Amino acid sequence: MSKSIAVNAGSSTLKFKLFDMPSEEVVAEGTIERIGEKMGHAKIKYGDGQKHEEEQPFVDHGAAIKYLLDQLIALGIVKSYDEITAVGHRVVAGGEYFKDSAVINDDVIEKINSLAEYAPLHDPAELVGIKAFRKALPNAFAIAVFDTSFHANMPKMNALYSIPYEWYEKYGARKYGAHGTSHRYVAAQAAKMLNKPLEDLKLITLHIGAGASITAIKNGKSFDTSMGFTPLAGITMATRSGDVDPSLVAFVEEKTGKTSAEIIDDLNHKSGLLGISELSPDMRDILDAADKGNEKAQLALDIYVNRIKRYIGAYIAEMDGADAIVFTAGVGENSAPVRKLVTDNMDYLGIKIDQEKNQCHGVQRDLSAPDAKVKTLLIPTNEELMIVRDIERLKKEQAN
Ligand SMILES: Nc1ncnc2c1ncn2[C@@H]1O[C@H](COP(=O)(O)OP(=O)(O)O)[C@@H](O)[C@H]1O
Ligand SMILES: CC(=O)OP(=O)(O)O
Ligand SMILES: [Mg+2]
Repeated sequence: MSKSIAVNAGSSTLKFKLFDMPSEEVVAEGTIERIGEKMGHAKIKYGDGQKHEEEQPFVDHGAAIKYLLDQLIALGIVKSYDEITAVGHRVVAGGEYFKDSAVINDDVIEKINSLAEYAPLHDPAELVGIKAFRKALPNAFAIAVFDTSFHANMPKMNALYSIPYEWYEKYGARKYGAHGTSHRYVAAQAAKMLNKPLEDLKLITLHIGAGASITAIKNGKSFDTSMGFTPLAGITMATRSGDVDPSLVAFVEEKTGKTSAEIIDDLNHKSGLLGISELSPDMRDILDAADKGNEKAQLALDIYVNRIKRYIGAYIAEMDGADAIVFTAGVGENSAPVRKLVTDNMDYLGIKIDQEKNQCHGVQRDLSAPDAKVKTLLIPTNEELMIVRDIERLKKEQAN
């Protein structure tokens, strides 16, 4: 038996799962949250029900990675790094280059480095993880699994913007999307739950966490997705604006004297739920405050829900219908109130949930009302499992 680790760096989190392979049994897992904020939080589960929890600041992803590597030994999860024979890293942007997961070598690292502009909040942090693990585990089989791969062959009709064609040809200006590993996983699970071949289904997968994206999946393939050239586009997120008129950048530049790079940074870090509510990026805080009558929190919630509804409507129209919508990621998995608000008044489109079944979190469940024409499913995502499965696949491909 050997161990494989999946390392998943998000915009403000670092998640990992250590698997015994090939059994796919999880032997340790953890999350480091609020990286870059004043106080961070680390939670690791391991052994038979042991838990390690700690509050401390993590200045950046480098600090979080170091902490993870140290804790693997300190908590006795492994006696030596040699026990971990394979590592899979989540990388958000693979550009036009990486249409599938890749075995990491110097050339791949160089390519990921050159793609940093395509996911400025993610790729640089993920490279830090790749390099740190390479140093600590020099003999491990290491791969990169790209969020964008699932969307790489999206129909051109949806991947291209209505902009001068040569921007696409010369510079690769197109929609790349993100969260593909998650959309791919929940789509496969949805097919199992519905007991139908994935190839026969039209699905709308709602990955709503701190970063959030919605994908239209037709015949098992990404047909359209809400994130764009970078993960800034689409629906309202914790701190990201989602879709805005690009003219705003020049307008705000003129008004404030900020550079376009600073404004894009504001759209990434100071917008979304945080920007509108002027309170918090965290949906739990927004729901609490809205409940207590805070008007800006209520407005942030209304805008958030509205944008999700807008994309559901658009994707039902684009695919000529849908068999199911799927809720996943931090908000989608844990917030019954948000799931209710999103699906309220959608009977016209055939979407209707059973309010009692909806009272749950973090479990796989069909939430549909008996007379719903479009099923509503709750499916906790598992990007890490997809990552270690790709390790096995690439190992076999390399051996052949
Ligand atoms: N019970 C809950 N109700 C509402 N939102 C929640 C709940 N639990 C977690 N969240 C939200 O989930 C988000 C984190 O989701 P996650 O998918 O882990 O994010 P990411 O991978 O983008 O860092 C947080 O911003 C938090 O607001
Ligand atoms: C692409 C993206 O937004 O990722 P995350 O949700 O992990 O920040
Ligand atoms: Mg995530």
